[in-house]
Amino acid sequence: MQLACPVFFVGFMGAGKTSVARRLARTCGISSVDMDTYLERREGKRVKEIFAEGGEDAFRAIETDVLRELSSKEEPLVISCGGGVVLREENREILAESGFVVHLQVTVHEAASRISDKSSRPLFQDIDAARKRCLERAPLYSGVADVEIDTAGKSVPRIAREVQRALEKEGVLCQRRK
Ligand SMILES: Nc1ncnc2c1ncn2[C@@H]1O[C@H](COP(=O)(O)OP(=O)(O)OP(=O)(O)O)[C@@H](O)[C@H]1O
Ligand SMILES: O=C(O)C1=C[C@@H](O)[C@@H](O)[C@H](O)C1
Ligand SMILES: [Mg+2]
Repeated sequence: MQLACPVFFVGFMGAGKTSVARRLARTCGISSVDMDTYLERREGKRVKEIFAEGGEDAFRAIETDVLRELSSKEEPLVISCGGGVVLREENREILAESGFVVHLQVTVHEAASRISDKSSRPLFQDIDAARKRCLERAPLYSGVADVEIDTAGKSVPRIAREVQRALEKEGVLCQRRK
């Protein structure tokens, strides 16, 4: 299959962006890239090291640069974004202008139960702070979303199928021309 434009997955940490994007891409025979992984390879540092050395501002600047780079690739990609990509207005404009945005919705409670390695996520250390952060971001995720999918109690393959149907319906995902 092929994409008409890049597809971005957004949502809070633990929503399943990386897992669902990977699953969707594999089933449809298209390429996917995870922003956090790409960024870590490009910088030669882990996300938590970038936060520790330069703070959140340094990380956000690199994140915007990576978003620009990935959204303008010639072959459209499925891109799982970092959880905080919607914080900068500049990023929200890139998302809205260059692709189709899927918001995976999750409660903090469910996200916390999914994430075993919280040490790699500097902004998911404390559950009360995470809940506040999640509430603050909710309108930003919804504001950029072309489609929103509630992930509560659903498996990764099931969510990927729902996304696939939505992309086909919107004409974003179609059969490759021979
Ligand atoms: N629908 C789901 N049901 C159960 N477990 C899930 C589901 N989606 C993801 N997970 C698990 O939750 C953990 C976090 O998932 P994932 O890394 O895909 O989330 P993410 O949205 O990319 O988070 P981050 O913003 O921190 O990168 C993984 O261990 C994954 O296997
Ligand atoms: O929600 C966030 O702000 C973040 C989510 C992760 O994907 C990473 O991009 C980083 O840990 C920041
Ligand atoms: Mg991820």
